[in-house]
Amino acid sequence: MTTTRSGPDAGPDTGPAGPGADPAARGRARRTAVVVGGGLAGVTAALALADAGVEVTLTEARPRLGGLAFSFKRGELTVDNGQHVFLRCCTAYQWFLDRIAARDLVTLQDRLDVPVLDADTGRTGRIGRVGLPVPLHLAPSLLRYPHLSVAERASVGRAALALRGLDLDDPALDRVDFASWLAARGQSARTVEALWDLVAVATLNATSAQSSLGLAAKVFKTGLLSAPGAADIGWAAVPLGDLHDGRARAALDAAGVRVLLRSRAAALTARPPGADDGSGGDPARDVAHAGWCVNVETGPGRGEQLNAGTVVLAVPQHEAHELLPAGALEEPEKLLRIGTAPILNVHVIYDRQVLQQPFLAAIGSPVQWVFDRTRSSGLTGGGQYVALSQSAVQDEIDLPVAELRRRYLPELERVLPAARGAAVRDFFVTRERTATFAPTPGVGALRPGPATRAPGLYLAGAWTATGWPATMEGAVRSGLHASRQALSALGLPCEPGVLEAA
Ligand SMILES: Cc1cc2nc3c(=O)[nH]c(=O)nc-3n(C[C@H](O)[C@H](O)[C@H](O)COP(=O)(O)OP(=O)(O)OC[C@H]3O[C@@H](n4cnc5c(N)ncnc54)[C@H](O)[C@@H]3O)c2cc1C
Repeated sequence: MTTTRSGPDAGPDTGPAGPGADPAARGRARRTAVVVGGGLAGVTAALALADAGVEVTLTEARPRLGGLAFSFKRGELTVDNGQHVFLRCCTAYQWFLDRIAARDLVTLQDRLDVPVLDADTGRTGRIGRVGLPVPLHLAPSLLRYPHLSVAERASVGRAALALRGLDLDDPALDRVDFASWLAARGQSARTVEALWDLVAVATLNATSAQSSLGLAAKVFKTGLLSAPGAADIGWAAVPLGDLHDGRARAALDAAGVRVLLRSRAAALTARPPGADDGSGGDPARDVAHAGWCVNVETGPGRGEQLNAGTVVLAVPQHEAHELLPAGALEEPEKLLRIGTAPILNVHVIYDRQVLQQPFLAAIGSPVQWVFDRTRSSGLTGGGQYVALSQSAVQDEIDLPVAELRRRYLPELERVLPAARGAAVRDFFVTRERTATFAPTPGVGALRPGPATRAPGLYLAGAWTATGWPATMEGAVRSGLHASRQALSALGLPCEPGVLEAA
């Protein structure tokens, strides 16, 4: 791909897709791609396109890859912006881990096992599976679950079977909220708190009342009711940045992808073969057979112009709306109606071990999920580093650190009795105000697919129509979907493994 510079170093525009380019050169131009955004969606799309022989440039605004799943240094510690987990049913994300040669950096449970502590009673129950076919694999754990009465456990079983019968392709599921559906199936407030929301809040970043039935059904059907091992939990054994930045960068380099960091795409314009004829016609028709020009800000007063036949916009929905040329989507304003939801992580370094297992979930407390981050963060000198992952915390995301400290340290002492006599060496929080798209009823009708009306222009990102909530799995799938469409339009084959993962 030919790139041109603008700003102080400006040189002549020699892009092969430009006016006057001969047809052969234009054909080659269609095999060049710019991917905007270096989150999991963008990295995936870049790798899949490069693997098929396309010459790819990936441009990322920040100084690192990984998007919303990243790490940073705090003294000797390497801190994740937020605890991330995946499930065994996340096949596309695991394809991604293999593709970036990072499988050795994650841990995946042999069998689902989630300790669930009730902070009010001090009792711990477990959600786990046994070696029986679906749905019996969960039955023993449900029968023994101490946080529900016998009648509530039976009602959960009935609701789970009803959930299993839902058709995920039915658009009506998107218009209903999950809590109403649960209530209509006799689920008490206690079953919602102790079971349904325990899973929904962590996976959807929303309570059942805030979630569309469609996305909730996707999570429960795929994770708990599709295959016995589907919900086995995996997590990075190292900082997230080692995977999504370090290994991803190495894979992109090896695939020949040109990676531009600190390079924000500021504008995207079509390069019609006949150039500007001033006809002012239908924009979607005007961009037919065009190449694309992406203007990238590479520093103060500096820029670069990237020309390519294919562009994948793998940026959040609001940024995509800003960059999309007129006519590329029928109703671009829908993107602005896709809401966002926050996730807060509370990080506490104790002078001793307070959590005996890799993680636990809590009910009867504002504490949601607690993870041991000691080894993966590089903490030395004894002590333990725990991170609380607090999802759907719209009312807490902007609270001052001192307030969060007053709220969470006593709660941690309730949840982790060993913390009662322990000294707190460090306490800090990480806030992601737009961690995920909000999975509210109706959101399914707002999420666009990977193709746009403009030839050669595709969308990717966890917020696009993957059928999944905002997850690493959804992000990777979106990158695979976008690259598959792009390759098909270019007449290039897509690697079979990639198709299966998508
Ligand atoms: C705290 C937290 C916890 C989470 N927990 C989980 C979990 O446990 N499991 C799970 O599966 N998922 C989890 N998620 C969600 C998951 O991280 C995201 O769904 C996924 O990473 C989104 O990837 P993406 O590529 O779609 O988007 P992003 O990660 O948002 O990537 C978009 C990229 O585009 C870049 N960009 C934006 N504008 C421009 C521009 N103009 N030019 C160039 N680049 C631009 C951004 O800098 C960013 O790097 C969590 C998210 C957060 C924040």
